[in-house]
Amino acid sequence: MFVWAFLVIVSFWFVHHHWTRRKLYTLAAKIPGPRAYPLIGSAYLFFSFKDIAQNASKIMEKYGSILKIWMFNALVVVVAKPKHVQIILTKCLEKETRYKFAKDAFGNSLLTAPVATWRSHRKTINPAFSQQILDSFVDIFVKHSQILVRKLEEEVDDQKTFDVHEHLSRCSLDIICETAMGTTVDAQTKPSKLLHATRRGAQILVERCVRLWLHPNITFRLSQRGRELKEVLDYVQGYTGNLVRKRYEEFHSRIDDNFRDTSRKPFLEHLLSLGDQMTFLELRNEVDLFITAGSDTVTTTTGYVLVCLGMYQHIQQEIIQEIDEIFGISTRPITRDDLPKLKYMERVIKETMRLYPPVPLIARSVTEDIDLGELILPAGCSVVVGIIGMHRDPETWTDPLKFDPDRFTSEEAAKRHPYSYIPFSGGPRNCIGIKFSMMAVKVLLATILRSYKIHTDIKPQDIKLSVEIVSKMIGGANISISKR
Ligand code: HEM
Repeated sequence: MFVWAFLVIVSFWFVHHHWTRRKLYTLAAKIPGPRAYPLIGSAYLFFSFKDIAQNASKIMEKYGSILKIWMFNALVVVVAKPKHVQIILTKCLEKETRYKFAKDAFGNSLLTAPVATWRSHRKTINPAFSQQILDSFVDIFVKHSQILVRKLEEEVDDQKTFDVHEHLSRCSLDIICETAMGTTVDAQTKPSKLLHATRRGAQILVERCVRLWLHPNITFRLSQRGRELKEVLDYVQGYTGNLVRKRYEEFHSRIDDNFRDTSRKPFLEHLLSLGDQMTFLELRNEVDLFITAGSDTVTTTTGYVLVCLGMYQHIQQEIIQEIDEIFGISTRPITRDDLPKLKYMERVIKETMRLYPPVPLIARSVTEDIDLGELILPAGCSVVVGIIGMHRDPETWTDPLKFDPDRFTSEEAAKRHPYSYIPFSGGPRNCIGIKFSMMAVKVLLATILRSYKIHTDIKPQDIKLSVEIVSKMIGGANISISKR
C-alpha cells in the first residue's frame, strides 16, 4: 500500500514537473548536445573532477558554438559566439544559481547579488574606481612590487626554477588589502593566515559547485568541507570585519571634510564618503569580495605573463626595450604617468589573457526567453559563456594558438566584434576592476623586469589550466630568473 502511494505521488510529481516545463523541453530539443539519460542527463561526462576541462572542450569541438548539457534535470546552454554572448551579457544580468554558494563568503555583494540589489550597489561603488582614485594607488602598487623584487633575490639562479605564483599571491594580497582597507597585512614578509584562509575558501567553493551532494545547505554544513569553510570564513570575516567596523565607526562619529577629499584613501573610505547608502555588513562583503576577486586574478595574470615572456624571449626583449626607453639607467620608481607609455606591455598582457584567461567561464540565469536569432534560449535554463573557447576560436583569431601581441594594436582590435575578447566579461555586469588590474599588473611587471630576466622550460603545448573560479597553470607557473 505504502509503495503504491509512493509510486503514485512520484508519478504525479513527474508528470506535473514535465508539464510545467514543457516549453523549456520543446525549445531545448532544438539545441544540439551530448546524449542525456533519464535522471542524470549528461552529468556522467563530468563525474571525474580531473577530466572536466578535457571533456568540456571535446563536447564543444563536437557540437559547435551553442550546445546544451542536461545536468540532471537542469538545462545548461554553453555559448561561444561573440554575437550571442553580446545578447546574453547585456540581457541576462542575473547570476547562475551556483553563485549562491559564494554568498557564505560575500553575502549580497556585487558578484552575487540579485539584479535589483546589484544595480543600486554598482551605482554607488562605481565612483570609487574613478581614474583619479586609481592613480592615487600607484604608490601602493610600487611599494609592494619593490618588496617583491627584494624577495625574488632569494630565487636568482638560472639553474633553479620556482613557482612565481607563490610570491605573486603574497604581493597581490598586500596590494589589495592596502588599497581596499588601508591596512598592510605584510603577507610578503610574514606568514599570512589571511592568504591561506582566502585560498582554502576559494577551493572549497569550487568543490561545492561540482559535488552535487554538497549543494544542499544541510549536507554541506554537516560535511567536513562545510565545517572547514565556516572556520576559514570566521577568520577572514573576523579580520576584515574588525577593520571595516573601526573605519565605519570613525566615519560616523566624525563626518567632516577630511573624509570627502580625494587624496590617497582606501576604497573603503571612498565607499563611506559616498553617503549613507551602505550598511556595515554590505561594506564588509564588498571588501571581502575585492580582496578575493582582486588578488587571485592579478596574481594569475602576472604569473601567466611572466611564463609567456620566458617562453617568447624576443617578446621579452621588446618589453625590456620599451621599459629602458622610459627609464633609461635611472632607478626612480614608476609613476602613474609612466603607465600609459607601456603600450607594448599592454598588448602582451592582453594577448596573455586571450590565450590564458584568468576567469575561463562565467554563467548567468535565463529568466525570460532570449532570442539568439538561430535559437531561443528558454527561460529557466542556465547559460555558460565559454571565455576560453571564444578566445581561441579560429573564426575570430587566425592561427589562434600563436602568441602574437600585435593582435591588440588599435587597428587590429577595431576589426573584431567587441565581444570576441572578454577576459573581464562584458555588458553592464562586467568586472569593476579592469583599470585597477591593468595598472597593478603593469607596475608589477615593469618593476620585476627592470631587475630580472625571465626564463622558463615550460613549452606552450604543455600548458594546461585548472578548473577553478580563477584558473591556474597545472604544475605551477615555473620560471627561473637572472639579474639584468
Ligand atoms: C586580471 C584581473 C581580473 C580579471 C581577469 C577579472 C575578471 C572578472 C570577470 C570575468 C568578472 C565577471 C564574473 C562573472 O560574471 O561571474 C569579474 C567581476 C568582478 N570583478 Fe574582476 N577581474 C579582475 C580583477 C579584479 C579586481 C582587481 C577587482 C577589485 C579590485 C575585481 C572586482 C570584481 C568585482 C567586484 C566583480 C563583480 C562585478 C559586478 O557583478 O558588478 N576584479 N571580474
